[in-house]
Amino acid sequence: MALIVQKYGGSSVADTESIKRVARRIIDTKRKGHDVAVVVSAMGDTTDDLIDQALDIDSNPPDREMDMLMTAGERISMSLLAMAIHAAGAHAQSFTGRQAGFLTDARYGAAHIRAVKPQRVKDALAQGDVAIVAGFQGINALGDPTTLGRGGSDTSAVALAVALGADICEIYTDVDGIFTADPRIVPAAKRIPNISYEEILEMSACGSKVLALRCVEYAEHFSMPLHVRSSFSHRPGTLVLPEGVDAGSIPNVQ
Ligand SMILES: Nc1ncnc2c1ncn2[C@@H]1O[C@H](COP(=O)(O)OP(=O)(O)O)[C@@H](O)[C@H]1O
Ligand SMILES: N[C@@H](CC(=O)OP(=O)(O)O)C(=O)O
Repeated sequence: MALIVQKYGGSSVADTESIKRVARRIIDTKRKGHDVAVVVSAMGDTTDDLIDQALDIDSNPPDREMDMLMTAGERISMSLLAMAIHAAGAHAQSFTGRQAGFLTDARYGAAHIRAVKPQRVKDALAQGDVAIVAGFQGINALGDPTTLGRGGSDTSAVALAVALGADICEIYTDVDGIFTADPRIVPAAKRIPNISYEEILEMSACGSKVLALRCVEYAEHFSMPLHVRSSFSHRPGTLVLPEGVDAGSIPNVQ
């Protein structure tokens, strides 16, 4: 039995049908005998829509209020996902960044994670429940919500996986892994079955938008294996493993 952290991006939870599909996938992983903690992003374009609404009201909104607003997106998806798991006959508890113990510095909109103390998440897992955590958010020393910068849920997932001592951090998106180029723009792009942390960082430096930079740096620093894959298929995706770790030792690849 392994401890698996699964991160579902906005494209995987874009509407309620997608949330039900993701719930079934989480339950399937649990039924294979694994403990599952989930990090979820806001549904579809929710974060962009919230920003548009804010700018419609105030062209220069206070940073604190922007983060208060933007953290709401993940709160919607996490609770709907917990309900979908409940409706499918299993147990889940959702947690905000604060409840999951994500402590950050004070930089609203671009906060850095200082520590993760996920006691509530551990307690939920010990009860046999799925723990669902709002990505992209934490709290500063004042107790106010902060966000980690766009795409920050990838970093939340890796940080949670490290804090829990997970065996693998699976990043679910809408394509079958990391490709040689954006497969939506370059149809001939090929999936890369295995890639190093350094190679992803090089791809990002060349402008490729695959994973949040900080997520890859964090994963490399703490030797956390990543599996980037699609939530729309069951095909293996792209494995990113620390040196010396055998792909055969990674759970839930098939
Ligand atoms: N090299 C690449 N490999 C895979 N996907 C890429 C690559 N470069 C850009 N992408 C794009 O990244 C998208 C997934 O990122 P994003 O939309 O942020 O997903 P999510 O909602 O899961 O966070 C894919 O649909 C793909 O178009
Ligand atoms: N919802 C946030 C955080 C995030 O990481 O989203 P996604 O995983 O969909 O890129 C954003 O849009 O930036």
